[in-house]
Amino acid sequence: MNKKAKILVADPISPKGVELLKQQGLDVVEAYGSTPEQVKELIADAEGVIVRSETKITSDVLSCAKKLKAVGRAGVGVDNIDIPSATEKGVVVMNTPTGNTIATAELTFTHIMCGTRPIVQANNSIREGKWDRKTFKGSELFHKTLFILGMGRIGSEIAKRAQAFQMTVLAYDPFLTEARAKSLGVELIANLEDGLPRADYITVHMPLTPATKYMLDEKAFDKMKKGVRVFNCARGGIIKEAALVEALKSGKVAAAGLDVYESEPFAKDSPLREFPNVVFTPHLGASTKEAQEACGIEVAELIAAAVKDGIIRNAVNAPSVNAETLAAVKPYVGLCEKLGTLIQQISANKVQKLKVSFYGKLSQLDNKLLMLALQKGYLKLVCDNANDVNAPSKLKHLGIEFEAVNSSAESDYSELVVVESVCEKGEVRSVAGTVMGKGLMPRVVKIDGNDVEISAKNSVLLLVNKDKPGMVATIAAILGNKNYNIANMTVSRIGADEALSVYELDEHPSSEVVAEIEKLDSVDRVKVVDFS
Ligand SMILES: NC(=O)C1=CN([C@@H]2O[C@H](COP(=O)(O)OP(=O)(O)OC[C@H]3O[C@@H](n4cnc5c(N)ncnc54)[C@H](O)[C@@H]3O)[C@@H](O)[C@H]2O)C=CC1
Ligand SMILES: O=C(O)CCC(=O)C(=O)O
Repeated sequence: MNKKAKILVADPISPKGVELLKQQGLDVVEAYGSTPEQVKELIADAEGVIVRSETKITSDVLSCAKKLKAVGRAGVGVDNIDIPSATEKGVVVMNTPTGNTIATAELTFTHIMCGTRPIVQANNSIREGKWDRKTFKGSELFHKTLFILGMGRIGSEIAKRAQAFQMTVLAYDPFLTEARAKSLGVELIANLEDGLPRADYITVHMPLTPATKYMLDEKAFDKMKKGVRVFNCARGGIIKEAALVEALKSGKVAAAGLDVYESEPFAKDSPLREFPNVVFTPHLGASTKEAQEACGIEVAELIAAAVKDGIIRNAVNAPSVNAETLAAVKPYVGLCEKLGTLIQQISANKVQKLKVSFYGKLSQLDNKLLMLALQKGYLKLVCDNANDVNAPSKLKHLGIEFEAVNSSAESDYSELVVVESVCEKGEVRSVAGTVMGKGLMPRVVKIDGNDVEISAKNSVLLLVNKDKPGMVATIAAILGNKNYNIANMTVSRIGADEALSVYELDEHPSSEVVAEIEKLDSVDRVKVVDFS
């Protein structure tokens, strides 16, 4: 009996997610709060891992994973996972980007409300037995300006809520189009510096990247209005904590709300803790019943599909396409893999460049999956474990440049994929293929521009031989004598007296048979290509 695939659930997710994994016949190991050393042991034989934000999947941890196929993040940010190392290892990393959007937007808005009305501080005062109606004066959101940095899913939800309070909303997001900003009813600010002096409230909603780290630093605080209120429910480090401390000290910042910190758990000795006008939550953005259920179930579905069926969705390190594109390109995936395998085997050593050109309706599609299939096919006999995740980086490591072209030129077939290889010495080889018939069967239709028809199933014997009577009979006799069945064959004239002959065999021919054919005077070149 096959051993069940092990899924390590390293951070707590909804019990419904865990149940779903078990129902899928997976061996679920729940181990929360493990040390990095324990995670390294637990991950050794796991095929899937699920984390939230606590467990770090570093390259060191990944190096201990012998069977790992997928890491699932129940949430948005994947900064606790070493993506380049996962990619290198061929491990897909997937997240659940939409499940906690509303929860995080609502928590952020709660922080904004607490920053404008000192509810938390007043509550503390009451609990201390006081009745102080003077200290806790707030201000109104009505007709104030909110500046949202990062106008993605969460930022957009916050804009809607701010508009309900009749705030003016400014947005800074270099990737947001004017049209989208308009449809959201926000003013798009091209330069961060231009929005800062106008804002009464500033909230950040973007990933932590080299470009966003310390986006709100001393210089940025200098530009802000006195009495500004700032909020970070995205990632610690977008607002520089040391700069926020100074801005609170000087009175530039009237209130702040933080859910995330430069280091988590939040440093016990952080000077920020001294300011009563800062409200803290311990990374609770996604912590609602609804969000945890949505993310827990979704991540379980993603991991089960990836581990059991190799189906990749929501990948952050592999391309995904929509269902319509997938349906259109699917018949060509197998073809491209075969073309990649073929061009690799017929090319001279030290290929420097691979170029794929798509013709017909293929030239109008998103061909990411086809390019990957081609790269995977090329690498099939070159290195172990090339997959959708690591094929591009493996190719890059080999120093092979990859180019894809969508061609509007006419071709001999309504849809055609042409692959060319250029080797170090400049030799160019090419193969082309399409899909045929009702079954949309892959067919190689050209080798070096010569017409052939190869279904590319098992082994293929490629010969360049004299174009003279009796050739086919001679080759067929050699093969037949050794019990090799010819499944299909084509002969294509390639010069005045030369032909390219292609014999599709049910099995790989032995070296003796190949040597016997090579010895024939009328045969110039012999190459055996394997597809299976
Ligand atoms: N506190 C919590 O528990 C949670 C925190 N988060 C954090 O919130 C962030 C935002 O989440 P979503 O809105 O779902 O992500 P999203 O991907 O929908 O939006 C991120 C936005 O940031 C923008 N952006 C990227 N680089 C930028 C830059 N240099 N300057 C300005 N904008 C930039 C992008 O264009 C995008 O519109 C996540 O990256 C995650 O780190 C997400 C969920 C829960
Ligand atoms: O899982 C969590 O609670 C953290 C959520 C988060 O930060 C995210 O989804 O990026």
